[in-house]
Amino acid sequence: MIQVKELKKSYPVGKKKLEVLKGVDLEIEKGDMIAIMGRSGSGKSTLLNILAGLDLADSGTYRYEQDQISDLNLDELADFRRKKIGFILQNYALIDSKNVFENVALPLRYSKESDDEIKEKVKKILSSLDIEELKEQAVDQLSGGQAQRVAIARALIQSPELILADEPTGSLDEETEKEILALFKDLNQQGKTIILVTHNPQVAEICDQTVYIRDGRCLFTR
Ligand SMILES: Nc1ncnc2c1ncn2[C@@H]1O[C@H](COP(=O)(O)OP(=O)(O)OP(=O)(O)O)[C@@H](O)[C@H]1O
Repeated sequence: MIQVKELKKSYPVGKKKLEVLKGVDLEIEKGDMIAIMGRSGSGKSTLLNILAGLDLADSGTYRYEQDQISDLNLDELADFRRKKIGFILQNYALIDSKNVFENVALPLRYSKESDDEIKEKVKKILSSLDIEELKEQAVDQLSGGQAQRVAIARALIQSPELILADEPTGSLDEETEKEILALFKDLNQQGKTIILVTHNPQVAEICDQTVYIRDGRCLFTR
């Protein structure tokens, strides 16, 4: 499903270049559940952002099924993101001025779906995540676990094939972490491909495979 070859990415730091990814090779099959681990600053979020089509590598190739993502222009890249990817950002990234319903509905508003369709889809996804009763609630009044469910609902609302999550349980207590991980496992069993960035070995344990980033390259372990 995903084939990454010799991917390189650096950032300018003053007059120098910070080489973060130095030739990443990665293959991910449809239906996999993968953890990405590595030290702080090793490039986990950088890689996840490239896989999500939010950022472009400097060189190397990224193929998603038949599409060469590394060759897309910005419009095509936005289209790829909208159609294929559900992205769950660090610390939920919900919009405080909107309630739960509107946060989840947001991607559908961008796609100009009708009010009736939006209502039906949001209702369905909120109820599948057990948070339908929160739909009118302000998002800054949610617990961490509730906020994460809302972020997951928003990522799922357009039925993406691939779900990417950056530290999805980073700020949750142990019990809530278990619930959210069970949710990801469920989604995986329904056929979604899932890639999680994590520092937590327990999160990696429920994944099929762990990818370590070390010295700008990927190492695989089962
Ligand atoms: N936009 C940017 N401009 C300059 N440097 C950046 C930028 N984004 C990331 N970096 C640097 O690139 C390196 C890799 O960052 P990245 O966020 O990918 O690491 P990470 O493994 O996800 O770290 P953490 O576990 O701490 O979240 C870091 O040294 C970071 O400071």
